[in-house]
Amino acid sequence: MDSEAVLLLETVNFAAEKHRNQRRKDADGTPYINHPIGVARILSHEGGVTDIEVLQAALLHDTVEDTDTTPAELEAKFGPTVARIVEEVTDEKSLPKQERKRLQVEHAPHCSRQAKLVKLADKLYNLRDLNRCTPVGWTAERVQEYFVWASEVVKGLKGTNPVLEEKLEELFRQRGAQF
Ligand SMILES: Nc1nc2c(ncn2[C@@H]2O[C@H](COP(=O)(O)OP(=O)(O)O)[C@@H](OP(=O)(O)OP(=O)(O)O)[C@H]2O)c(=O)[nH]1
Ligand SMILES: [Mn+2]
Repeated sequence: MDSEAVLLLETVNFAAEKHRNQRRKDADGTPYINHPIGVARILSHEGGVTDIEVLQAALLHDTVEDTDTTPAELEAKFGPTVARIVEEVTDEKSLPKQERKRLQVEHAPHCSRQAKLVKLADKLYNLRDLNRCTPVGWTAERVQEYFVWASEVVKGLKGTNPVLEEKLEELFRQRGAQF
């Protein structure tokens, strides 16, 4: 087996251990790890991305934001590039939610190309998930607001991956949320 396959298995295993007690917000309580795996899979299968560090960062992208994982831990285990991409896509959870959302719109255009790829796939997965089922406790208005906000973030990520951007644009069109 080639070394990149070994590295991806090491990475997905690390993410699965970190997210092991977390569930998605859907009524079924889908295991959270389905999300990072799906984000990495969108990048490889749909986006044609073969950059191993981007695929690793996709698998790890919510570990710092949502688990006890530190950037130093990621750097020691997976190297500085993967750790940096994950840091770029990590929200400061101590900030009020509205501020976090505003900062994503503001920061998106200044992210590295590698971080932009992860952000595009993360948004594409989450929007498809919203079309599949509404998270517990969310109103239709909150779902629509998420689409509008995501379209503002994605606007700042343009020129990165035409396939993923076109798929996102189509979802925004369906919701009347395109900019
Ligand atoms: N659509 C959907 N999202 C779910 C579900 N379960 C958990 N999530 C996560 O919820 C986040 C979006 O919900 P919000 O209320 O806007 O954000 P918050 O969790 O940070 O407060 C996403 O975080 P994120 O991946 O960090 O991305 P981002 O939205 O912060 O960019 C998404 O992954 C689910 O069942 N459906
Ligand atoms: Mn995510």
